[in-house]
Amino acid sequence: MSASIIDGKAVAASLRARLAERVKALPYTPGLRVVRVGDDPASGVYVRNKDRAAREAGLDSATLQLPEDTAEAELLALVRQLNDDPAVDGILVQLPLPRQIDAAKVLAAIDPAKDVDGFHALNAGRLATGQKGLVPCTPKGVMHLLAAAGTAIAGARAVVLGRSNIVGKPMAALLLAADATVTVVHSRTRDLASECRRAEILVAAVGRPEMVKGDWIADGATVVDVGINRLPSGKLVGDVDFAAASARAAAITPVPGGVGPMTIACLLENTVDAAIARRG
Ligand SMILES: Nc1nc(=O)c2c([nH]1)NC[C@@H]1CN(c3ccc(C(=O)N[C@@H](CCC(=O)O)C(=O)O)cc3)C=[N+]21
Ligand SMILES: [Mg+2]
Repeated sequence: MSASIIDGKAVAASLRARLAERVKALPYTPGLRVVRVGDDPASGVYVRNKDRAAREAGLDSATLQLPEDTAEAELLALVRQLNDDPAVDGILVQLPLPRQIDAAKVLAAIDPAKDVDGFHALNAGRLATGQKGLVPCTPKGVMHLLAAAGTAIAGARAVVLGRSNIVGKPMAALLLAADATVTVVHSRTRDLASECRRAEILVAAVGRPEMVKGDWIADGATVVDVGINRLPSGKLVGDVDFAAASARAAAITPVPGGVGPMTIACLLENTVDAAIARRG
């Protein structure tokens, strides 16, 4: 078998086009502020792509760049200022943050109504308990991709590889809410390969280049690769050995052009949703 490729770039473009229509119909312009402290390379491409996408969707978007040696108190003061600014609907503080700043403290300071990353404990708790709230962009984007691929979720065996607060845990919660039978596996799991081989839906989110081998994939599985890893050669690869996995999967996301563009589209979606929730 040769898998069909789930085109995240195309699905994201159509989501952004729908958002642009929703924004056009609003009597105000939703505002997004991204705060970046220092210049971690993982967030560079993201910031550039996001700014362009946000403007194209008609949002008022800006990136606030702070120096690497910014004190925690300064960042907290900026977050409070954005919380209090009525023109700002969405606040995203880029992770990772430099060592002198406690990221948990910063995330806790963001107004949950403006928390477009969905990383605040209140939004995480809402997701875990089935209440409405802002949902983390990457797992939300994965759900859009599964829908676009026509993958049946209810009753399916889903395996999430990775247990981070930003992808693995919310991904498991969303799949569970959609009635999948969810298993979360991680670095301490015994026999990762056979756990993954049971998956009808496999979501890989560990950040280890090509760790998932072809023979970890069940015939006919849908494989979603969240990893975006840059090799020393400069080449971008996912967490999955794409060529080998494609020979067994029914459908698979590529890297680049898979989950990444969806993360950005869902950030815009969350910003519009947050604006409407706040302003009507
Ligand atoms: N608070 C916070 N929220 C985040 O969501 C967040 C963050 N911090 N810090 C950095 C990571 C990274 N991230 C990416 C999102 C999209 C692409 C993306 O669109 N990638 C494209 C292009 C990749 C390329 O060409 O380099 C693709 O996969 O096709 C990349 C990276 C969000 N992050
Ligand atoms: Mg992990």
